[in-house]
Amino acid sequence: MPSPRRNVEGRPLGTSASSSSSSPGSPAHGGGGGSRFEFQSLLSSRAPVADPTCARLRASESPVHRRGSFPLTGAGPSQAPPPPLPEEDRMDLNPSFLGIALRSLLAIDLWLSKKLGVCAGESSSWGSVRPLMKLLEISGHGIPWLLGTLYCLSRSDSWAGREVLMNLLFALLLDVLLVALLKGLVRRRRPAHNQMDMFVTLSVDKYSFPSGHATRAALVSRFILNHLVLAIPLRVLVVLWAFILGLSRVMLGRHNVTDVAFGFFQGYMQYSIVDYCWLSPHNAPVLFVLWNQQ
Ligand SMILES: CC(C)=CCC/C(C)=C/CC/C(C)=C/COP(=O)(O)O
Repeated sequence: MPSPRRNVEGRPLGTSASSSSSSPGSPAHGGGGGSRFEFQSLLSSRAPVADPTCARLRASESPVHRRGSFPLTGAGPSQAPPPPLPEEDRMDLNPSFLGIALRSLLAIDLWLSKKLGVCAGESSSWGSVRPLMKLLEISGHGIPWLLGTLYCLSRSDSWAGREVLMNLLFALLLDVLLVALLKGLVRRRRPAHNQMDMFVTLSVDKYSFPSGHATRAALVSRFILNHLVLAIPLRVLVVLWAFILGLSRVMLGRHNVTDVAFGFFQGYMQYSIVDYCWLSPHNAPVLFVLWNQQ
């Protein structure tokens, strides 16, 4: 039987406050004890379900959904135990510590990203630095890295060099694939203050989580530090490049801080995958022989 519509206190529409108290029972079944159930649903969520439809209706009438109302009248020891709320409503009523922490982190993230987005437009406070930031953006873009690696591969005349470059190519392709996959899954929009004027993008690049530039910066810099013999100042420069590239993503307004932070983490882990699956003439002879025939 369809449940009657109710006013904000949980009473069926068309009944007065006094008439509701005279008919005990489930509010979903037209009784006037709606407030009793609303209160009990907060205290007990593990009692057996009598009628899931009723439980859902009570949940939608609960104080969480009617903020500001928390009536306590009508509860008595002889009343039947209330049915449990659906899982999602219970989470609403008892927000977990993790939920609060995540929401706070998100709020801080948005606030900080907006504050740091000082080059988001020409008229922004650091708008004059924007061209420099966009140059940095190209230095971490996938296309120059992929083309550069292919070019070096074609020029390489040593097996050792070819092996390293082949793995760098594999790392870059894996990065493009994983970032696209995650962006498509998470679908977090870029910050509202971002101008979508990036150099060559894929369709998933309308999304911002994680930052592809940050993953590439972390991946490539870890790769270089592990496979190139460089003097200390150059090693420092590589790390600085990665860090500034990540920061520039937020300053340009392209990303929120968490997109970049996670991007760094993802890129770092991606290198571990590449290292674990390291391609060599021993485990992937076909690749190397094929390349040699080019
Ligand atoms: C092999 C293949 C499909 C390469 C595509 C390379 C390409 C167009 C990468 C996109 C690079 C890009 C614009 C990433 C976005 O970086 P965010 O830091 O803005 O996420």
